[in-house]
Amino acid sequence: MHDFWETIKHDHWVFPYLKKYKALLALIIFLGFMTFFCGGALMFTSGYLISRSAQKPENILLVYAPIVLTRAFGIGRPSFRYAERLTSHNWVLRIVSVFRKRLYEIVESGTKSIYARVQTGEMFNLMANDLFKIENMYLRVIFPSIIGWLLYIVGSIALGVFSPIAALIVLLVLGLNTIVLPLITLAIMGQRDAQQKQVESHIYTDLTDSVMGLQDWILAGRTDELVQRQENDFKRLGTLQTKDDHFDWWRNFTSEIIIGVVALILIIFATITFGHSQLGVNWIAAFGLVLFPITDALSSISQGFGELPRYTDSIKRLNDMDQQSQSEQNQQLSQVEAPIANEIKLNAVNFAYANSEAIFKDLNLTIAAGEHLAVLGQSGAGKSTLLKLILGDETPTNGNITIGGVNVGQLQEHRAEIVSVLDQQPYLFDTTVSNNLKLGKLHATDTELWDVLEKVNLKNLVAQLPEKLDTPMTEAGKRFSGGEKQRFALARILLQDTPIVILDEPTVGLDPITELNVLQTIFETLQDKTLVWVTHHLTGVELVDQVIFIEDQGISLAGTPEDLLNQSERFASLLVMDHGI
Ligand SMILES: Nc1ncnc2c1ncn2[C@@H]1O[C@H](COP(=O)(O)OP(=O)(O)OP(=O)(O)O)[C@@H](O)[C@H]1O
Repeated sequence: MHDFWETIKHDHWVFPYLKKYKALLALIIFLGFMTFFCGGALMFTSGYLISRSAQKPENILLVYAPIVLTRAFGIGRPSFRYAERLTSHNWVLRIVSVFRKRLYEIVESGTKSIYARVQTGEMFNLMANDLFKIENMYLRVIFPSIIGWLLYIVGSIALGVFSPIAALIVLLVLGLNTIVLPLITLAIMGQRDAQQKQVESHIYTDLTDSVMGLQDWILAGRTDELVQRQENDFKRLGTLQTKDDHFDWWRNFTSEIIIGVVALILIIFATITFGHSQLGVNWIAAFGLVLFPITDALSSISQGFGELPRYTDSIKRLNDMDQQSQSEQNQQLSQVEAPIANEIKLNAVNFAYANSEAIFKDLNLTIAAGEHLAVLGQSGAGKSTLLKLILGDETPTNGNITIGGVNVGQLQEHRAEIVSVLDQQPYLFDTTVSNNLKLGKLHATDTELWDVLEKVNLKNLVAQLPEKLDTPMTEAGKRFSGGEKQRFALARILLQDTPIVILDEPTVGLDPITELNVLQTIFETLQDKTLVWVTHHLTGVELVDQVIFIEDQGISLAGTPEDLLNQSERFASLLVMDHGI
């Protein structure tokens, strides 16, 4: 519970949007309240109507008003429900779309600590999950709870008009359902959730270790033991989930008993208050039935509270990430006025990760404006480190790196205008094609979008989609192939229009023909940009102006592809090997 309040207190992701869209929020609560109010009122008037119609009717007009009211509430309930669903989803989608944009900006700003831990694509995936949970938190917990509490208070006050004592008793008994049960649920589920996470994390670690060392297990003839270990872990998880299910069952059972008790109280109250007159008895059925349609609203409070611990983690993660990003940005010392991004220069750069051997010693490299450079080297040689240094994610231990004569550290505020990155896992959001592209340029027109799509050879594909630019992409762009995803990411980069583009093995995992096609498109469309392309092999290397090999803490080989082919046996043999000839 304490954890939950701490997270909410320090939340600067979700909370500001509660304020920003407060009118819409009030409308959602009102519509939700009216849905259940109409449900209760429908049962109330129909209870009265049925009971009254069973008596000898002197005049049809005596039941006319309840007939009209029954119809009105009957129509009102689904109408309010529909309006409430539309409004609440609209609200949630609005804030989630702002979150997505903000996340994209954080990742694009290249926060060092984030890149150090996870890859961009993985992080987007993680965040997509978190955003989904936040979306659910509002739709499944916050809105239903507020509506449930409102009904609880307004219902008790309405009863208080007839009998303050009955109202007080109902208030106390229903309080068990709306306050005590949710708090107990939160406390228990908070603990269970922590235990579950522990077991899950143990399972992941164990499973990864087992898979990595699978061969050893088989050679040692201990496969049964391996399977047994996994089974035990899953059994523990299963036991915890069964406990959750039991708790849910008991909680729902208790909640229904409480509702039953309140219904009884209402019937007793109505009998005492109205039972003595012939007309008054009709109110007994009305009071007896009024409670049932609102039971859902009341019991969803504790259900929602049970899910809260899961959502709290997501909010915490988003806030943590934003804070890291902010503090890293604040650490940038002086900022330059406008980016003058041209030549990239590394002057006598030395670099080593903490407590590790040097990756670069006295590295000098100049990448002229508009030059296309391929960076090759064995795994672990330092290619990615070189990119991190150019991007300003890592700082040289000695020497300096400048872009257009300005130290990269000072350019960070304008980084998104100077450098864009096309990496191995471009991320496509679960929104339309158009919105995905506009992440590169927020106010791009449709003509601009079609223009870049044509450049990256996606125009025909998008033109054939059911809603063209407005066709939704599933989360992470699952409906598109690897090559198409890279082309979409490239289109985004074309819209972003930065003078420097970093290509971090963008074609890894593609088949050789698609790889060459994608590379050709990349180099054609980014012709006038400065390109720094890290690659593991030589497919497409003839497309660049310069090639360097990173080796032994520096550059071991450099030159144009033609020169290297003629002068370096090693390069020539690598090229032959790579092309399979
Ligand atoms: N954050 C880090 N902290 C400590 N060491 C690191 C870190 N990142 C990379 N290294 C180490 O620095 C060396 C160079 O890594 P780098 O990722 O730059 O190599 P690479 O040439 O890009 O390799 P690959 O082709 O396999 O991606 C490796 O030995 C790696 O283990």
